[in-house]
Amino acid sequence: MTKGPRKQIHLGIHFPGVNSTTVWTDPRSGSQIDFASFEHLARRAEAAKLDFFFLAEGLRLREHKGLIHDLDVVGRPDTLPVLAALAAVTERLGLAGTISTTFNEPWELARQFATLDILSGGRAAWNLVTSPDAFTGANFRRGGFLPYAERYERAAELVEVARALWDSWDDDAVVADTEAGVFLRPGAVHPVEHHGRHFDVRGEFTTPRGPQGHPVLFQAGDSPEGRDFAARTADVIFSMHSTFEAGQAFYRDVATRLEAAGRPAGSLKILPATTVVLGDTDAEARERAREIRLQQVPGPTAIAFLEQVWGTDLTAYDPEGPLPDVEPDPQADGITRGRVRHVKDPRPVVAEWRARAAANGWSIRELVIEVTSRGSFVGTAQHVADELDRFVQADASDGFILVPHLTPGGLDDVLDRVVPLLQERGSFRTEYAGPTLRDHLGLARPATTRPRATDPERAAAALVG
Ligand SMILES: Cc1cc2nc3c(=O)[nH]c(=O)nc-3n(C[C@H](O)[C@H](O)[C@H](O)COP(=O)(O)O)c2cc1C
Repeated sequence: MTKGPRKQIHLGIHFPGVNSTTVWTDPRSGSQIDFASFEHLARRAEAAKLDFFFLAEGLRLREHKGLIHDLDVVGRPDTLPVLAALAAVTERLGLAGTISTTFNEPWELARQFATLDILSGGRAAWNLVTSPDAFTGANFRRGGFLPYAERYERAAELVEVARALWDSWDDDAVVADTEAGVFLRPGAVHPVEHHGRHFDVRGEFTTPRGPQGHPVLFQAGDSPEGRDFAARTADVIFSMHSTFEAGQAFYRDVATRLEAAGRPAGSLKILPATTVVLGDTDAEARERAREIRLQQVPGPTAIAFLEQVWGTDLTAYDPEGPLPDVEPDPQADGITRGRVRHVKDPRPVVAEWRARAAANGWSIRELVIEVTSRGSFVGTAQHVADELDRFVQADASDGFILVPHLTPGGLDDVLDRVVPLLQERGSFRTEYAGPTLRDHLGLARPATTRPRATDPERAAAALVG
């Protein structure tokens, strides 16, 4: 039997602006907001032929016990201007921005992403997050207006309207015929009319269809509703399932949902976030990884993390000592604000942690280091390349979003030493196949959802709504 071509790995790079992975205290750490930092990471990623650069989003400073939780606040410049600026200093790298579907309007977002797609020559991606919490909403004119249960309803309607707007210009709308004195082909710009539960939009879009037709759509949100939304809507899932077994299970789950949504296998890529720590030997890499985790989780951070789960003040406990003997408060709400609480009932979690800490002799800090570790690849460059490839070939993912712990140079060694090994084994591109992010990801350019209108009457009949 002849073997098919190797499955190709997709790699994005995460600028670590909104998470507690970043070790800003390290002397090698640079600015989280200077353009030079963004540019460094983007240029290095493009030189290594990565698929895309990725920005997360945080719309309100997180609070813990009523104070700004500065471990989660390491610089949050606005996403779209940063990506637009990066479009000018890169040529092929995809530019992916996380923007909430809860606090924005479809017309504005559709225009901003179409503009980024045009400016960048077809490299824009939008990571759809719902983040509906009222605490964040208080920063907006409709603070807290969206019940949790409606987050994906609004998201779906917002994307529906955005797509109608992107499709409202025929691809060949601009003819710029100087002899005939015609700029726009008559009937090629279609009015959009949408009346839904969340939006009323009526008018003509101002922006031509971008090179990708629609920007690539990412989704991040792990509930069954979130997964179904991704299966119906997205091109890429930013996943939180980064271990081998969890990755395979998630992959299978999404494949079933994708089929149920009537979409072909392979049309939705799954990319978990991961960190990589290299060493000249596996032992050296493990030692470095341990040092990094100790930097990421100092004692007060370990206590603050436990407090988020226990729901009570635990400052009396020694982070280097055993786990608190008090019981967690399952009703407690609001000790931490601005962060999605994935743990709904803390009691079983606490019981499991106690058992693990007792079995391993872990202190509070050691336990927190363990339970907050994301999927991580630690070892020699060869070992890490083998592992990344193993995950992808075995459908534990379609690739990874790499998260550095240092800004901006924390992944330079991975790009220099691991990517060439993936290229050698034929699992990662040595050149970009085309100019757009859809080309990098092997995704089709969506056709417009309307028949090509040749006369204004037909165009008027093709209103969306
Ligand atoms: C891997 C991952 C990354 C996320 N990144 C962000 C982010 O950058 N900004 C944000 O506001 N929400 C982010 N979210 C939150 C989700 O958008 C969503 O609001 C949350 O997970 C609740 O939806 P769910 O119930 O479907 O999980 C992320 C979620 C996941 C799973």
